[in-house]
Amino acid sequence: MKCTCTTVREERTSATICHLYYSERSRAIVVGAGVLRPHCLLRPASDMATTMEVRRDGVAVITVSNPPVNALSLDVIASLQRDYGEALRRSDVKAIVLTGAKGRFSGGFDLNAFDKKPKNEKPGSLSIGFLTDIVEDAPKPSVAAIDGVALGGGLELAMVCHARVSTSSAQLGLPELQLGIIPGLGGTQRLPRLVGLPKALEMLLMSKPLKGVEAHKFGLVDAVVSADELISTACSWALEIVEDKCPWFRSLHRTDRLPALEETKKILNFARLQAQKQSASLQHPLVCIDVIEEGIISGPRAGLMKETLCGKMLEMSQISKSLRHVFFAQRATSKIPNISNLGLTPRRINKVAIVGGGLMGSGIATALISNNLLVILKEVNEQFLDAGISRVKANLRSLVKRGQMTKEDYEKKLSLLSGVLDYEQFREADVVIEAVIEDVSLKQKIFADLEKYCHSDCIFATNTSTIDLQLICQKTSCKDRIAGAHFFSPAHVMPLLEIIRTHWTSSQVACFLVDYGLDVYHIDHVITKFGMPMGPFRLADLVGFGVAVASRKQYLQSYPERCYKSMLIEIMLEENRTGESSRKGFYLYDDKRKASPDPEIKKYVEKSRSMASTAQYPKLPKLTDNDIVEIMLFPVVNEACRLLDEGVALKASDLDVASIMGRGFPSYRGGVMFWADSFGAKYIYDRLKAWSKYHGGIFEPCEYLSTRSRQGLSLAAMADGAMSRL
Ligand SMILES: C/C=C/C(=O)SCCNC(=O)CCNC(=O)[C@H](O)C(C)(C)COP(=O)(O)OP(=O)(O)OC[C@H]1O[C@@H](n2cnc3c(N)ncnc32)[C@H](O)[C@@H]1OP(=O)(O)O
Repeated sequence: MKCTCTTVREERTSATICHLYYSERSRAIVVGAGVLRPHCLLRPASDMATTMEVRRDGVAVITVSNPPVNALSLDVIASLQRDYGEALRRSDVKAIVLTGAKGRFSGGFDLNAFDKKPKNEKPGSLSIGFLTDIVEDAPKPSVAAIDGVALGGGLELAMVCHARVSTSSAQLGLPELQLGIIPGLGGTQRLPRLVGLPKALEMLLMSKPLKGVEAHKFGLVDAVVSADELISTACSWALEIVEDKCPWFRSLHRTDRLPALEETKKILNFARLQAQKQSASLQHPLVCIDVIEEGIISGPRAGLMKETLCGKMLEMSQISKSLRHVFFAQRATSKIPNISNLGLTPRRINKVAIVGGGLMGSGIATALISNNLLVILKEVNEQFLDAGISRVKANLRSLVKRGQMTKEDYEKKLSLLSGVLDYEQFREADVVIEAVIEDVSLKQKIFADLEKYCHSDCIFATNTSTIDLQLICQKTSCKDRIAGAHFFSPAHVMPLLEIIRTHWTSSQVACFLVDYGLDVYHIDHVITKFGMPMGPFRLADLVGFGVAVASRKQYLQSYPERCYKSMLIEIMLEENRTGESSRKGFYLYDDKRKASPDPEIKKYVEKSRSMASTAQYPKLPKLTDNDIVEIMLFPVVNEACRLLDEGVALKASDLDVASIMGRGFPSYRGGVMFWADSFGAKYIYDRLKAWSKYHGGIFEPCEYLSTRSRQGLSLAAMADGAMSRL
């Protein structure tokens, strides 16, 4: 099973400690060690090319071979051009079948190769000069034989062919927009001509691939066969085209699936609105729509040229660089020295026990049963247990409502859950996840109990966001089996992640800003405009003030010198405002959980300000929106630097992934450290230093940041001799 987002936080006591792996594809958790990836090793150049075999029936089978996903590297493309040249020249070749080695057609253009493209390349030489003028307009037909993935440039190659045969499980799509670019090998022109404009827009704008059967239904593939029959069917199809028994379609010249001009404009304008609604700060989806429009209005060759020119510009954009960084950073999370390179096999997990059926526990239970794991949910009394199970049911219903689960599956998944009031059934558990409130002594007692009831190699995990793991382990003798696993709320929606302390830092700075006169709702607005899914106050409502206060208490105990002691949340708690669960927090919530600002907030803010005695400090200068973002997020960068410095986090890119998947940092900014490096260590250091002069330790730059600033190094560059303590 391939996994993503894995790291174990805090004090690890043994190299044998488990890792919790979260598989993006199946959304399941696996406990064990990493996945050995032999393809990471250097391989001979011949592996990264194409091979050609001319069969007796006159079909040349060209196979792309560049493990692991047959990406189209510059070498592969050059080799493909050579093989095509030969196949078209040879008199014994009647037709061509294009396929990928080891059951994968192609995962698209090599994402490492964007910066390596020759600078003086003539615009359109690959897309128009080779693929259109030589392959598509060739006197010999080509048929694509697709298994596994045909994504991005892979599918574009297949669409240049005159027919496509695929397996039912093959995935066909153009996910380029997810990477801040648009298809560059004719995808914007050929996809609408094959599947129709609305479906093409959906596939492009949502980066949504089709499975073989659906692709057949929409006309993207011509036949679906088993993997065993793939090459033979494609060869027969190619020969039938030669013999005029099957049509010889050139995708670029088809118009039968394109709507009339007026209808086209309507569809495209609607798509523009949708794209802006989805993310107003992203331009490349709009560029993609413009390029499609150009092809329909001015003809496909004009469309191809516009695609090439716009594509080149987008490839160089900061947004695309950030998103490509995130792609590799996500994959790098599962590469953990001394774990993932040992060749160990992840342990299979069948049954998971959860202690605590509150918001987190019930969310975790939902995530697990949704992925077919048996779950035992423990609570302290019938009333709490019923409430926990009701929450799981509500979570499942919301998945059904969003179309992520069928109604039939609802009952099936629910049957995997059993509620208990004691530890008897915990003997059968492979993993136990403790998800009670942030109370050290309670957690210590639970782990001491768990040790008595569970089998000796059961893995224990604590869902804590703030408490030192060493403390939690203190009363057990099974320290080497306890891992920290901080789920983010709602746990059945958010992927599992490593803890980042920065999570609450931003809220502290937000309270600091409020005490200094800024408006709660303006801060949330600015942070949302920056690209976060919600601002710190809306988030505090969602998580609940109880958690906020408990977390803050831990921080104050552990790091008093770098905490800001605002009383704002405590003051609100005194009046029973607890956040979204009580429908009253910083916002008011209606029946549909829609948040609206509450004018009464002023009262609490004024009280907090008077208790903070902010008057004794110099006034903050008038802050622009940019200032607010920096004053909120640079302390987060500072904390992230500490995590690297202390070896708590393995590498800067892990923090990027954590910030994106755990806190919703906008992926098009590349994650917190990648974003920080766009300013440079010196700028961040200087800003923090200036604020710390008046406002103390919460802004004091850490040693790591200070050194990098002096030495002119990036924050992500690994220092010589740097070692993680994980
Ligand atoms: C003009 C044309 C533009 C384009 O074509 S842009 C590219 C468009 N293509 C994509 O966006 C597809 C990107 N890749 C994926 O979505 C997934 O990958 C796959 C579905 C293809 C396979 O998924 P899974 O089986 O889970 O493997 P994995 O861990 O994601 O990848 C295995 C290794 O393959 C590398 N890799 C994947 N795709 C590419 C690529 N397009 N260019 C370069 N490398 C790629 C990864 O990084 C990783 O490598 P490591 O094992 O070292 O971590």
